[in-house]
Amino acid sequence: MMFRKSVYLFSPLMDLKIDRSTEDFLLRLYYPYDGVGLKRRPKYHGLTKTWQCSCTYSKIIEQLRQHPGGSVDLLKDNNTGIATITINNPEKKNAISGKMMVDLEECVSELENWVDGKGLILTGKDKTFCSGGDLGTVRNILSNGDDMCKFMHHVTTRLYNLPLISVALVDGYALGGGAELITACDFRLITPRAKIGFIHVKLNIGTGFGGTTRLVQQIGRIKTLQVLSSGMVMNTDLAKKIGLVDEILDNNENTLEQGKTWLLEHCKGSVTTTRVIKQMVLAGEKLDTDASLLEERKLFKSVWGNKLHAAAVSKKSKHS
Ligand SMILES: CC[C@@H](C(=O)O)C(=O)SCCNC(=O)CCNC(=O)[C@H](O)C(C)(C)COP(=O)(O)OP(=O)(O)OC[C@H]1O[C@@H](n2cnc3c(N)ncnc32)[C@H](O)[C@@H]1OP(=O)(O)O
Repeated sequence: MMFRKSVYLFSPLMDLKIDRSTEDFLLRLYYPYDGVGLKRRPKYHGLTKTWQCSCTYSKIIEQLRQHPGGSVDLLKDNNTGIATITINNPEKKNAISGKMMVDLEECVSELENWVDGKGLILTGKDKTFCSGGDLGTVRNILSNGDDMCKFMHHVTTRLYNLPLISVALVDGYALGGGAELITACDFRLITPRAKIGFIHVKLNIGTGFGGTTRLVQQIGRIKTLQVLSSGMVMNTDLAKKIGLVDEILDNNENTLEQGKTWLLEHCKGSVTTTRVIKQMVLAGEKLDTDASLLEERKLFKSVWGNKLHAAAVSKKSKHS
């Protein structure tokens, strides 16, 4: 089965003339691993700047689907522009099975094409976030963890690169691969009882879902070494102290509502404006200066003088 993905690399309706090196950069932003079978260079389509990449994952998908259990569920609210992804395997403390890894990829694919979205909450069912890879799945793929690793690197990179402001909402445990998933979001909110542990060292492995690469960027080299080499399970104070989390919620109740309120506070702009801001930040983080400034200018052009901008300026000028 060919996976066809259409990913908005740029804001729609822009007259883009980019050179191949920038195209390579931006392509790598979304499909960082040539090795995962990018069959051919993306075909470039007209006005909406949608890039069609065909990535063949059939073998990996079929392998992972052999390990059932649980689900990863997506709910999109077109009124608020906020989507929720719920890791749903409560009987196993939301451990993520092979099938759930495929579910997660399908959620990310759908969100890549959700043009009415501006925010995302990643959370777990029934007062726990995720206890990591399902140990049943892990036991069955000990002979070939590389395909899972490659797949989850790809999925979590695309999750991180979504043109949405994303929040990991952690209640209860986020352990192992579950702790890695929270690094694939822009922000991390936790409840007072949350516990976060990159406990891979206790299984004599390192991270497998891309967590180290993002953790070094988020908390720095030395703190990452401390967290990974000790396998410490952090309570809220320690997680906040090392800079891993952005907010500790007031209590352990109605965490999803608290999370949505926080997220709406942090993406006050329109859908278009919020998406442009996230894409500008991604470009600033991933591209060299020239390419990033080029991307920033093109994104700026895509909103300057639009209806929302004109209305806001006119409102301001009436008051001045
Ligand atoms: C790349 C990393 C990735 C990988 O290698 O693929 C990993 O993340 S490996 C997994 C790393 N995670 C763990 O080792 C955590 C294991 N779980 C625990 O330590 C504890 O369950 C807990 C999360 C601290 C919760 O403890 P507690 O509240 O005491 O509940 P139980 O231990 O009784 O668990 C309830 C129930 O859930 C099952 N469970 C929990 N975690 C997993 C898991 N990761 N995989 C499969 N099953 C899991 C546990 O076995 C219990 O089931 P029953 O015994 O049938 O009731």
